[in-house]
Amino acid sequence: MTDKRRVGVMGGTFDPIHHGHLVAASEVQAKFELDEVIFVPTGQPWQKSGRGVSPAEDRYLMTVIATASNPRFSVSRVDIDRGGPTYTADTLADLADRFPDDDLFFITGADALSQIVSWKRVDELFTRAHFIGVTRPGFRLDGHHLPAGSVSLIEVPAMAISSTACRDRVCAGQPVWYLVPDGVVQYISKRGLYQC
Ligand SMILES: Nc1ncnc2c1ncn2[C@@H]1O[C@H](COP(=O)(O)OP(=O)(O)OP(=O)(O)O)[C@@H](O)[C@H]1O
Ligand SMILES: O=C(O)c1ccc[n+]([C@@H]2O[C@H](COP(=O)([O-])O)[C@@H](O)[C@H]2O)c1
Repeated sequence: MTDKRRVGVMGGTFDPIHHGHLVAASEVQAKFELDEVIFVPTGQPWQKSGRGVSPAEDRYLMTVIATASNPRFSVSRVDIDRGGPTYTADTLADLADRFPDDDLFFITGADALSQIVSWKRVDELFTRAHFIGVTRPGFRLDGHHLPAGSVSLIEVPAMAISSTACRDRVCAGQPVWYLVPDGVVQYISKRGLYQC
């Protein structure tokens, strides 16, 4: 009998993906001895509907570019291809169908973790994956509102980066070199993303 694979799931809008996402995923992969971390760009992030989100294909391609060099990182289109608003309960159900023998670990920053009770079908989430909350500068990491044993909290190297700040910098003509991977800088420029 083979051991179960341990698979991390890093969901995000990734508009654009930045080194905060990549460092968090890398740190969790190492600390939890994950065989793979699957990055899952959102289709329609319903809690971000107040602002325009870049096309899913651009966010998907930036995620592929950013993760391509890491043999343990991969990217899934499940949330994009499903269509409609993105609910993590659906993400985890689809991934469980695809990887029925694997243990899933869903990775979230402290800000997202604090909002989980507002997510669709919240009780289902903890039956499908173990949650891992990671530190993020400016946010308090707390799992007291979640079912006992359902979440682990870990400290990751502090990266005071957000996609919002990256978009604002591009719009203001400021560089995003070293905040996002080089290939993502070039993709943003090639596609003319985040111009005001
Ligand atoms: N700098 C960071 N450190 C740790 N976790 C992060 C960091 N940035 C984002 N995350 C986590 O990555 C996941 C996806 O985040 P998302 O794609 O919304 O990025 P964001 O920078 O928060 O975007 P935006 O500024 O557009 O809201 C969330 O769980 C979020 O908490
Ligand atoms: O399931 C939900 O209702 C839900 C609501 C908000 C966010 N999420 C998920 O949380 C992850 C981070 O989302 P975001 O919006 O911070 O990029 C991503 O995988 C989203 O699909 C999920």
